[in-house]
Parts: sequence; C-alpha cells; structure tokens
Amino acid sequence: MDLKSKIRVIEDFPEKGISFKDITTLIKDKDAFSQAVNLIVDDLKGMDIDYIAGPEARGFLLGTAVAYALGVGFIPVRKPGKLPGKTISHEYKLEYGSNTLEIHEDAIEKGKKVAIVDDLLATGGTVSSVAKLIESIGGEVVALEFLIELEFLNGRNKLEKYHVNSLVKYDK
Ligand SMILES: O=P(O)(O)OC[C@H]1O[C@H](OP(=O)(O)OP(=O)(O)O)[C@H](O)[C@@H]1O
Ligand SMILES: Nc1ncnc2[nH]cnc12
Repeated sequence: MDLKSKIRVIEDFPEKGISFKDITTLIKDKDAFSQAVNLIVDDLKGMDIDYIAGPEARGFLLGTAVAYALGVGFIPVRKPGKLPGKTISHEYKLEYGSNTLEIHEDAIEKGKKVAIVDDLLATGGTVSSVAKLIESIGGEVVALEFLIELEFLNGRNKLEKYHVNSLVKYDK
C-alpha cells in the first residue's frame, strides 16, 4: 500500500506557509496503520531495544502501537506540567513556534536501549530534545523512527550520530 496516499495535506495550517501533513487519515485506516507500525517494528528488530519513547501528542499515537507490537514498554515524553513525578525539562524550537518537553527523571534504567518514535521529522528539534532528555537520565538512544520526513527542512543533518528511518518523504 502507498502510505503517502493516506496522508492528507492541508495548506496554511497552523499558520500561512506551512504545508501540514495530517496523519489522522492514515491512522483511521486499519491497513495503513498496521502497515506503518509493522514497517517501523521490522526496522527495529535485532536492535535489542528495551523501550520505545515518544513525544506528546502525536508521538504517542504511533509510539505506543510500535512498543506493543515489538513487545517492549513505552516511555511518554510530555509537555510541561503533565507528568506527576520528578521531571527534567528541555526547551527547543519548532518549524512553527517553540516547545518544552519533560521526562520523569527515573523513567529509564542506566544503559537501557531506547528507540524514539514520532509521526514526523521536520527540523529535528523535537527528536533532538527527546534524545537529550533520554541521554541525560542514562538511557542509550539507538534509533529514531518516523512515519514522515520533511526532507527540505534537513532535520536529518543534526541527527547524524543516530540510526534514522522514515517511511514517507516530502520535498515540500
Ligand atoms: O522536527 P520538528 O521541527 O521538531 O517537528 C516535528 C514535531 O512537530 C510535531 O509536534 P507538535 O510539537 O506540533 O505537537 P503535537 O504532536 O502535540 O501536535 C510533530 O508531531 C513532531 O513531534
Ligand atoms: N509540516 C508539518 N506537518 C505536520 N506536522 C508538523 N510538525 C512540524 N511541521 C509539521
């Protein structure tokens, strides 16, 4: 199946000039959703992953499904003030605006191998922030997995030390 054909593109959302890639149309299609999850799981097999981590909110949609299918646990990385335990925070810039993410400081045991899953790689700010948070509490980030990559934003360039995989690529 052509996963790209299941993604709806909405121009000028959330602001003028942004071509928004809407995954709601893909994940409501059971075959497209399961194909996307299975392709990510296949890429991670053999890497001895202990946990999947994903950023709020869209990273939860795919990340939890991938974790379940791979048979490992899921670690949520959330927007400020949402996690109840002791957290550490990191602020970063987005394609539009800026954001802060938090992780529980005891979420990952030292040396555990973590793959980050998110719906979309744009500038790479979000995934770099998630990787920094994981590494700062002792986890080892071994792979970054995305449904979509916006290649024209060159996010991959700041992720050279990681294994990066994306399923659907856009050049605008
Ligand atoms: O590579 P980047 O430039 O960092 O952009 C990618 C991020 O932007 C979107 O999340 P957003 O912050 O809009 O939050 P949401 O998942 O809550 O919609 C998307 O889900 C990625 O996490
Ligand atoms: N163009 C885009 N479409 C959907 N989500 C995004 N997150 C950052 N840029 C995006």
